[in-house]
Amino acid sequence: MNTTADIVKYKINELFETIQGEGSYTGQPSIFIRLQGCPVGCSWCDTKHTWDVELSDEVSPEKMLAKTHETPLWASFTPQDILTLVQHKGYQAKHIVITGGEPCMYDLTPLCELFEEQGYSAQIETSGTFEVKTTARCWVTVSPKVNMRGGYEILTSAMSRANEIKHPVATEQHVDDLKALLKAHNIVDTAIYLQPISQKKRATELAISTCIANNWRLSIQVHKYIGIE
Ligand SMILES: C[S@@+](CC[C@H](N)C(=O)[O-])C[C@H]1O[C@@H](n2cnc3c(N)ncnc32)[C@H](O)[C@@H]1O
Ligand SMILES: Nc1nc2[nH]cc(C(=O)O)c2c(=O)[nH]1
Ligand code: SF4
Ligand SMILES: [Mg+2]
Repeated sequence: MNTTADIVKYKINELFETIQGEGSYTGQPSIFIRLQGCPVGCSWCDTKHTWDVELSDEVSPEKMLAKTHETPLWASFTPQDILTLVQHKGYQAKHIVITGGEPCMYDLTPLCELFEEQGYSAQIETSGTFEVKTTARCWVTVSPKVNMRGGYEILTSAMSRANEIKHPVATEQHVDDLKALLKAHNIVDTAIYLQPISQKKRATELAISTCIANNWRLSIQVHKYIGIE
C-alpha cells in the first residue's frame, strides 16, 4: 500500500552536509535539503538559482548531486529517496535543514515525519509567506519578507508557528518593518535574530546596535566567513 511518504515528490536543487551557519542552531552539523522554486523575489537573495522551476531543468539525481556550481537544475525525490541517499552518502549529521527556494510551497510533513522517525531533528527556513505544513516537533525559522517584488504577504499562521524569527537587515526601514510585523502579528516571546544582508559593513553595524538596543540576537551567516557551503 502506498503511504503519503511514497507519493510526495520534492524538487531538490542541492543536498549537502555542512554546519548550520544561521540562527539559534548555528554550529550544528546539518544536512541541507534545498528545494527548487520561490516566487517572493528578494532583490538581495543568496539563492536566485532556485527561483524558477523549469520542467526542462529536471535532471537525474546523479546529475543534480554532481553539480559543481549553483545552477537551476533540480531532481525529483520522495522522502524515502532522500533518506536512502543520506544514508548512502554516509552523512553523520542528525539534523536536517529544509530550505530553498521557498520550502513551504510544499507540504513538508511527510519528509520531516520520516526523518524524525529515524532519530533526526528537522528545521525549516521559510519566508513566512506560505502556510507552514510540518510536524509539531519541527523547528521553524521564519525570515519574514516585507514588500518584495512578488507581492506576497506575511501570514499570521507562519509568524505564530515560528520558533525563531530571523530578520535580514541593511537599513533602518528593515528594522521598522520588523517592529511593525511583531506588533501586527502580536509576537511577544519568540527569539528575534537580526541577520546583516550580504555581510555588508553598515548592515552589520546596524544589526549590532539594534540587537543591543532591543535585546535581540545577532546572526551573521558564519558559513560565509569561514568559506564553507
Ligand atoms: C535563501 S533563504 C531560503 C529560505 C526561505 N525562502 C527564506 O527566505 O527564509 C535562507 C535564509 O537566507 C537569508 N538570506 C538570503 N539572502 C541573504 C543575504 N544576501 N544576506 C543575508 N541573508 C540572506 C534569508 O533571509 C533566509 O533566512
Ligand atoms: N552553512 C549554511 N547555513 C545556512 N543556514 C541557512 C542557509 C540557507 O541557505 O537557507 C544556509 C546555507 O546555505 N549554508
Ligand atoms: S524568500 Fe528566500 S529564497 Fe525567496 S527570494 Fe527571498 S530570500 Fe530568496
Ligand atoms: Mg544560504
